[in-house]
Amino acid sequence: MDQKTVWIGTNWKMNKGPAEAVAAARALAAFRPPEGVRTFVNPPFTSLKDVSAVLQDSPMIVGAQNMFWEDSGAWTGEISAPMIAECGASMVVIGHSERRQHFGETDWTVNLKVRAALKHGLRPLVCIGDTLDEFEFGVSQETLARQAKIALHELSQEDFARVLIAYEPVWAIGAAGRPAEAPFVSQIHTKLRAVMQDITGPDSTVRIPLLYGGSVSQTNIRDYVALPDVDGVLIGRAGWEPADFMKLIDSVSTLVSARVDA
Ligand SMILES: O=C(COP(=O)(O)O)[C@@H](O)CO
Repeated sequence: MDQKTVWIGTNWKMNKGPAEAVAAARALAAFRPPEGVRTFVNPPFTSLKDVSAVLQDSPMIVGAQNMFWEDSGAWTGEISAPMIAECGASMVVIGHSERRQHFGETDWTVNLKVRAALKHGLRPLVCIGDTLDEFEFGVSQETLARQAKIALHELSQEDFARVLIAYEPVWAIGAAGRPAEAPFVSQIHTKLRAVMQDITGPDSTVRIPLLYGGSVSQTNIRDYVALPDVDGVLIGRAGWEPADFMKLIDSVSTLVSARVDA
């Protein structure tokens, strides 16, 4: 993965039942992103298989929103990596702040999930983020470094090459959130880039893509994608309507072609 690729995805969260999800997938199936852009969508588990089938011949990658780390067993209500892979998905979001906040996920369980996802050929998209308190006390960077280091603990170079990280400030997510200012994101991502090099090792040539997420919209997407250490965006509300999602992707095409030509 090179620094010219830009990743743009939308996490549908707990929205769209199977019928609505399939209709949305059909609307996205013929879409061709601009050169240099890789796109993905994260439907709920209940439509993962159907959405994967609709999008199987399209460039749109399909990913789950969560998973459990064991392959099978007495884990009522959980979904494993092999189950996700069998549905036709190739990616999985791990450690989203909503899961850390409401479902007790910890850095340690995130690491277990990342390793299980990789073992089964899934690409983990690991979310890290600072709370408002951490931001206001000025410890965002320490929090993010800790979350990233534990999430990627004991991974090989091959593993690193399949991982994506999304920086999603908890205070920027959702209707009550406020989007992070681009200069702040730039500063965080530049420092995160150094943390990634520290994690992958001084001799590593792997460049782990760093995405930004949190109130990304038509108004600010270009500000984020223009930043040199931002390799894409993870979109929530603004990308749930397929037409809006495609418009968001198209709106960065000139920025991406400038990267490709550079
Ligand atoms: O949570 C996310 C951001 O949601 P927004 O609705 O864009 O604030 C991110 O994971 C995409 O779902």
